[in-house]
Parts: sequence; structure tokens; C-alpha cells
Amino acid sequence: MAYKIGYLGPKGTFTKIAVDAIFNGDEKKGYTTIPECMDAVEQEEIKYAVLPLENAIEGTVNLTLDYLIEKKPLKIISEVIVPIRQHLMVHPSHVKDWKNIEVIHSHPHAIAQCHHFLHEDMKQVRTESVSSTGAAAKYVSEHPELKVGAIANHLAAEEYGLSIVKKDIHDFTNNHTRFVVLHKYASELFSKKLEVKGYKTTLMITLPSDHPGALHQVLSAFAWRKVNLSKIESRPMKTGLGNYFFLIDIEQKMDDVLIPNAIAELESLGCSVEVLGSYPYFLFNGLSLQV
Ligand SMILES: O=C(O)C(=O)C[C@]1(C(=O)O)C=C[C@@H](O)C=C1
Repeated sequence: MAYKIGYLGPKGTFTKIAVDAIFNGDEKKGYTTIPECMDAVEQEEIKYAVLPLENAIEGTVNLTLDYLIEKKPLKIISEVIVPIRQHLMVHPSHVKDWKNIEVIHSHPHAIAQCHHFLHEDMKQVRTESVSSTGAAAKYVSEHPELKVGAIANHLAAEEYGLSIVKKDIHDFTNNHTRFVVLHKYASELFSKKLEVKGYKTTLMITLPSDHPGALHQVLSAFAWRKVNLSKIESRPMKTGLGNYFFLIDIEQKMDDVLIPNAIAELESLGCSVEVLGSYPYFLFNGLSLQV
């Protein structure tokens, strides 16, 4: 195994910031898409994949979640939360006439985080979704002949020699993204660089069909045990309208009593429960995100 860690690449993505926040060393390989990166872990081409899971403004990165559900063998073994600052950048030859750009490239999540700016200040400009913010920056650097810009972070601007013409264009200041480390086997991954902030356990719960009050009973299995939940989300099962499963983040690590008993209670109600991971999480203060 030549590379140990995969991430949504190329260099200059936010995911690369997350990888570098957790891991030392340079055995890191950028993949063009999220599924490619997950496949590489499953096929043991790499040991770990670092991928975005949820953004504070835009919500879940559905591709990561949906593919994780389909590729059930992969487990979440760690999480890092990274501050996100989006900037508009152009090729240095367009700095003076940047207001005349015709297209802005970026990852769809990054475009969505900057809707106000795009709507109010860049009305005449078309947006084009690409595989990552880093890929957008790379494209702009390779096409000085085009009137094109990218939404990306300042490391991408440095990496690809672009000029930032408008800083902090994301709609809300408290912008963060959760990145997860995925592995083929359940375990816990600690960082030599960051302190553990806490633990989470993520469950995927499928309710029995036509069971009135099932979600209420699921929640009460945690509530009366005083088990704190930090997130609940429903996702379509893709088997027809109205069929959902639920993802629940518990704000503690898997123990011997409380969580197993809550799971047993849910199973006795006819729910199916899968543990997607029980893992430490870290906060990266984002010093490297300064411009
Ligand atoms: O395109 C990147 O730079 C990514 O790492 C992906 C991604 C995402 O999927 O949400 C990560 C963080 C930001 O929220 C914007 C884009």
C-alpha cells in the first residue's frame, strides 16, 4: 500500500485541510470524487479516507452519507470539525477586470454557501459545479484565456497561483464542516496533532413500516436513559416515496450498558439498527485558514 490516506482532492481542497489537521506525513492521495475515495478504502488501496459529511450552512454532504450507507463495511473512526472561509479568486491576469468574469466554478456545497453574494453581487455570472473547490481553482489556473473565477480557500489560491479578489463571501460567518475518517474496520483513530474534544456514536435506524408513533418511541429509548443526541436526520431509503431511515448522533462513546440497551429496546420494537461508528472528534482552530 503506497498511500495510507485518501481525501477528496486535488491539493487545495477543504478536505486536504482536514487531512493535514489530523495526520502528519505525506502518504496522502487526492481522489477526484467521494465514491472513488471510499472504493479505495474498501479495496484496501488505502487505509483511511477523509471526507466531508456535514456543513453548518448547507447541511449534509449527501454523496458521502449515501455512499457510506451503500458501502456498509466502512466505519467512521474519527471526526474533525474545520472552519470554512470561502473566497472568490481569479487568474492574476484578470485581477483588474475580475468583475467581468462570466462563470464561477466550485463544488456545489461551496456555491450554496455563497448564495447571497452570488445573487446580490454577481447576478450576471453563471455558476458551474465541479468535483471540489480545489478542482475549480486548478481549472482557473490552467485557463487564463477564459473569463472564469473559482470559489475556494486561500490555500487553493496559493497552490494554483490565483489572486483572491473578494474574501469571505460565505453567507454566514459561523461556517464549519465536519469531516469524517472512514476505515474498513471499526476502531478509534486519535490524532497526534489535535486534542480529543469528545466522542460520538452514529447509528442508522430503520423504522418498522406502518408503526404509529415509531419515531417517538425511538427517541424516548434515548430520552429516558438521559442519552444526549446531537443530531437526528432522515434520509430517503430510495425504495419509494415516504420510506426513510434515520441517522442519529449520540454525544458519547459506545458503552457496555446504556447504548446497547437502547439498541436492544429499538430492535424489540422492530427497528433495525446499524452502528456506523463510535469515535473521538476534534476541533481544528483553523490557524492555517488565515488569509
Ligand atoms: O471542495 C472541497 O474543497 C471539499 O473539500 C468539499 C466540501 C464539501 O463537500 O462540502 C468541503 C467543505 C466545504 O463545505 C465545501 C466543499
